[in-house]
Amino acid sequence: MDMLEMALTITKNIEKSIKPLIGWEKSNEVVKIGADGTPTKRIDLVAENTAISSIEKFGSAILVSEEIGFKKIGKNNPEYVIVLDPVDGTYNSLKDIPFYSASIAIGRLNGNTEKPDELIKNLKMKDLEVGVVRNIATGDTYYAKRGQGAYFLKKDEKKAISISNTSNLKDSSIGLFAHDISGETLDFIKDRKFRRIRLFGSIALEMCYVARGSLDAFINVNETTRLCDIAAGYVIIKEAGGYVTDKNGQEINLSLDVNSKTSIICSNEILHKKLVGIFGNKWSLKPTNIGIVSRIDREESTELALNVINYLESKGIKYALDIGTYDALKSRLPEKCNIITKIEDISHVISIGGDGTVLRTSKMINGNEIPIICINMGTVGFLTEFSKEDVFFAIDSVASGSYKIEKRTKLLSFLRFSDGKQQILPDSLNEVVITTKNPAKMLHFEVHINGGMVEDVRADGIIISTPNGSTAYSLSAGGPIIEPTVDGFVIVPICPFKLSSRPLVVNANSEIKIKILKKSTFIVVDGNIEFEAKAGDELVLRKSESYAYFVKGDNFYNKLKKLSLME
Ligand SMILES: NC(=O)c1ccc[n+]([C@@H]2O[C@H](COP(=O)([O-])OP(=O)(O)OC[C@H]3O[C@@H](n4cnc5c(N)ncnc54)[C@H](O)[C@@H]3O)[C@@H](O)[C@H]2O)c1
Ligand SMILES: Nc1ncnc2c1ncn2[C@@H]1O[C@H](COP(=O)(O)OP(=O)(O)OP(=O)(O)O)[C@@H](O)[C@H]1O
Ligand SMILES: [Mg+2]
Ligand SMILES: [Mg+2]
Repeated sequence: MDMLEMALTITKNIEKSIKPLIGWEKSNEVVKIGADGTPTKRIDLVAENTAISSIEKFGSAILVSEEIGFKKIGKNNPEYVIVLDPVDGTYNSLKDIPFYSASIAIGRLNGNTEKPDELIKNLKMKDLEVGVVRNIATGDTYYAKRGQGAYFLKKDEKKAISISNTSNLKDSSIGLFAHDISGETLDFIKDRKFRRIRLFGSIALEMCYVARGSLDAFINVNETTRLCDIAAGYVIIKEAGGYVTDKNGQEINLSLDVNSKTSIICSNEILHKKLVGIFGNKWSLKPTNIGIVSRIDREESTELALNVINYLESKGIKYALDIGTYDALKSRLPEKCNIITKIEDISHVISIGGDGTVLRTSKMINGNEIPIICINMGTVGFLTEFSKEDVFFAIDSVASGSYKIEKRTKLLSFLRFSDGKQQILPDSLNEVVITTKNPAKMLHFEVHINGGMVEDVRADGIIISTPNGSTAYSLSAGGPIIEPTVDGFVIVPICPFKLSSRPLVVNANSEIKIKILKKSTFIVVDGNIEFEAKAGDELVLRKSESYAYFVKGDNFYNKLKKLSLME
């Protein structure tokens, strides 16, 4: 029998078998724990048994279903694999909320084997050719066959369906996932980046609403969306012209196992890209063009830089060098080596060296959302995420888009002079330091926070550090270690005269002002002297609008051990 006919018949039989159970309290009895680990209610089991007996009439198949898990049906060699959620939205069905469905997807099997699970071992969700989702309460049916479009069947009237063409998130209607909505989704809701959200309680049907344009998108950015819920909807949305990927914009490569899970973003091309940009690894959507910044005062670093260049060449990955690295390596480079001219054209930057190289790279990126792959070739390398042995693994992870990003808060600072003029300083990834120009003399300044005078300080200087810089100068000056994802800053006096002057941690949304009362000072940002300031000038600092992005490698607490290794 034709796969589509089979799927339509099975879903119709499920409807017939469970309609009489709606509203019957016994339907809600938990009869076992399903193969997917969630409780199976009587209604689920009746629906699944109906599907099994229908399939037996058609011939032999392998069934992958939410409740039973895996079952070979029929005596002969199975010709099809059937992925089934017998009732998607069981809760709705038991409460007679008319939004629950039978969801079924079918793919062809070839090759015969005694071990049926071998037959589907290498198959993925994308190998399924037919998808059918039937709203059991209303009989509305959505279906698609690969290459033949997507359709909506209502009381025998058939209509072709396609996704919406809404392009502005602000006008969009978004379907959300029911279970443990993630923190980033809650932020998305709080920031109201969309027009409306809808949450109906049957993913299979919600995906069909996207396919027919009633919803502009459906998202679940947790890795908890299950194969049986989305297999049919996946076929239907793709045939309706939609994009269905994981939250990073990568192909959903689920194997045909009830326990396979994924994040999911489905929508039209424009909104899909925007949603991946919000929730996922937007960089994996940008053409890869890797910048290379290397320490040039150590042969070991330049050697590694050349190996990285050869590796990128061998992989056909586009790259460009910062001018300093280019000049240092010129004689040993392939002739057509690009130099970084516009930082915006770069997708990621590999920094080869120590923390200073990372700081220099962050300054070069200058607030653009470009992740840094930090390779440690320095003395401490606290900011670095990968050892030189891991560099090719890190490059492969970036090229395949399978990596995590950590964003770090930066400090924005500017000088306000007594004549009212201002001087913006480069963003700081570590810290901003006001230090005396004359080591023998002490500075005198006031610390103001959010407009209030907090302390009158006499000291050699003062450090305002980010969490990222809390393990650097700030730590040496007696400041605390702050985990990089904490949203705060720390103010640390350097050798204060008053013993009561202590480090102070403030909320990252504070405005910090240091009023210089006496003598001339240097303003040092991330170890570079950026400006001079004198009595009467003020240094104002607040959280930068932009972040520094790091491709995640080593864990922060492992790195803390490096500090103790520095004894
Ligand atoms: N007494 C001190 O500890 C002191 C004095 C001046 C500057 N620094 C730090 O040096 C940084 C500039 O680094 P550089 O390599 O260009 O100068 P540098 O060559 O003088 O190195 C200073 C040391 O600080 C380490 N470092 C830098 N950032 C760090 C971080 N976030 N966590 C832990 N250690 C870190 C470096 O690896 C290096 O070992 C400044 O941002 C400042 O934090 C520290
Ligand atoms: N533990 C879970 N993990 C992932 N998805 C789930 C889980 N439980 C339910 N879902 C899915 O969330 C949606 C809403 O389900 P709901 O919270 O109403 O539970 P349910 O109706 O019992 O789900 P189901 O019928 O699939 O068991 C459905 O699409 C369902 O498949
Ligand atoms: Mg179910
Ligand atoms: Mg379900």
